[in-house]
Amino acid sequence: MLKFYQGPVWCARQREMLPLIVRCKSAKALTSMRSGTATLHFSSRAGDALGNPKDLGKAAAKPFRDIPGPKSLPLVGTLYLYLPFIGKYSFGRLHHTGLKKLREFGPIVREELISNVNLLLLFDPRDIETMYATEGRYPMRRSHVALEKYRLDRPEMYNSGGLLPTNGPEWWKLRSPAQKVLSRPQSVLSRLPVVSEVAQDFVDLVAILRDPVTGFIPNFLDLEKRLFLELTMAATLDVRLGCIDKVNPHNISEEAMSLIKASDDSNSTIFSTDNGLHLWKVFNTPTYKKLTNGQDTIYRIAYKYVDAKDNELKSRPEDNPTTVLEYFLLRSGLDKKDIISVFCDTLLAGIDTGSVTLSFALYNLATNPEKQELLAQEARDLLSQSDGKVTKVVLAQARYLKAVVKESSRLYPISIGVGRIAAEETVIRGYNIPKGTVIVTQNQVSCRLPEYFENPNEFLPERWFTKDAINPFLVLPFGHGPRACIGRRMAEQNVYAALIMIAANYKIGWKGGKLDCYSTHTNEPDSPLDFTFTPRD
Ligand code: HEM
Repeated sequence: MLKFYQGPVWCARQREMLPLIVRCKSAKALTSMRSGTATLHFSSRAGDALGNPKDLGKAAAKPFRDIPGPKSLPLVGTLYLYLPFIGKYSFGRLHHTGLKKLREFGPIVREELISNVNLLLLFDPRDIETMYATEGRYPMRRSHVALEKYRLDRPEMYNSGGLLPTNGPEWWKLRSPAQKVLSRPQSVLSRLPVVSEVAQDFVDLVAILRDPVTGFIPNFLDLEKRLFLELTMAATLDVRLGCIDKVNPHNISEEAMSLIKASDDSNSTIFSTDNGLHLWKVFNTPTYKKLTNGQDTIYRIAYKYVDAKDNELKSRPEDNPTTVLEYFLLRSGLDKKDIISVFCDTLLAGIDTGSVTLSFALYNLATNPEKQELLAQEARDLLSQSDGKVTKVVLAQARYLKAVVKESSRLYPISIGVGRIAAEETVIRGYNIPKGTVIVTQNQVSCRLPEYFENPNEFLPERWFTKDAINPFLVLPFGHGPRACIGRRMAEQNVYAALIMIAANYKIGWKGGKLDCYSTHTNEPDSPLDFTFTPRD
């Protein structure tokens, strides 16, 4: 999958065409930017006017404080701008907020969110590339800080804070062996037969749950969460949990229910514990308790299945691993505590992300019926040659399917962008960026700008087949570089399998209004999923 990320291969034409967003202070430019349709007038000459950031030495670069941004007040910083009803910005709509800031201040924005806590927002893919180029061997992210405390307080269960919150060499100690297993094609592909089985069960369940007249399924997002829990457990912990049970379609096991709740509870605490006052460091706040309860459940269940497999392997005469879990236990070199910690993160990271990605892909297909037909045709052709199963060959040939998912991730990514902490003092776009600055890329905003995509708000999977090069630092749903999503291979396999099966079996309809994202720990649909499913045969 690294093919999308092979670095910046600019041709001269691209350099001319790609905008360099500068001089936003001019009223004229602002007006055209506000219109939202006007092309921003940038050229390599405009770039010269600012100076190529990469050519500037640190000495010649402008100070950090000169970066434009919203006015910060003593103590409260810019938080006053996010007040409900009266504030012009919103934490719940980071993409709209980001677009407003781009229009007001230009492609690089400094924001003092609270006194002395500086955020740097980057919109231009070339600046995002510069950020990645300077992230170093151990890219740092500041997230899941309460989760880190939970784990460090329990040395009998965990060796470290785990993959999500840990930074520095300690993160790499865990990441390096874990990614050898999780990005290994054979180990992930070894689970494809069971993933295909789950996807088949899901389309059978849709047949049972859909209203026979309207085709509507209420609470579809909950059903998707059941699907992705089942997929994640089957793909990582070698267990079919029974979340997609055709015999008992409305009920799921107590264990499955508690896992979904635990993942929801844990994830719902991340945003508020990462931001704002860290009272949870001192008091057992209700939010921290919620995280603790969720994590206790996830740990207990991950432990149970890792331990069971460990015992099974001990009694097996041969030691040739075939599944992801077996590779972890027999080949990764990680001890059991670390393996359990990786699977706990997997349960935290694999359910909502998959459900949301599938939701928006289905929405885009339902609202673009001609594109849906193209996918259905590809899906039916390929599955007819594989006895209805999703196989390695099917996925290798499913070109339109991949373009659909990629295009859907452009329009509705899982998050606004990625966060990094500047590992060293650096220069971005002609400004000195101090070490330790928190940088948040704004890919979601840039991915809808006409400067980078023709008809940016249209769902056009075909754009990924044209020769027109698209800057590889724009669409990054899994991040980029050494700290990118470790579960990407597995996540894509799960989403592709589910989507190809649904597209082959159902005509997907949409009876809701326009769907947008709401920003929480991930982006999520901002209204109920009003899909209808009509059998194709
Ligand atoms: C469509 C589904 C998914 C999307 C869009 C997604 C996206 C992401 C993104 C954007 C990051 C941050 C990358 C960065 O900072 O550069 C990330 C990190 C991570 N993801 Fe995923 N993810 C998905 C599914 C999964 C799955 C299925 C797993 C588990 C197998 C997983 C495990 C993780 C972990 C453990 C990290 C932290 C990695 C680290 O910090 O070293 N993700 N993911």
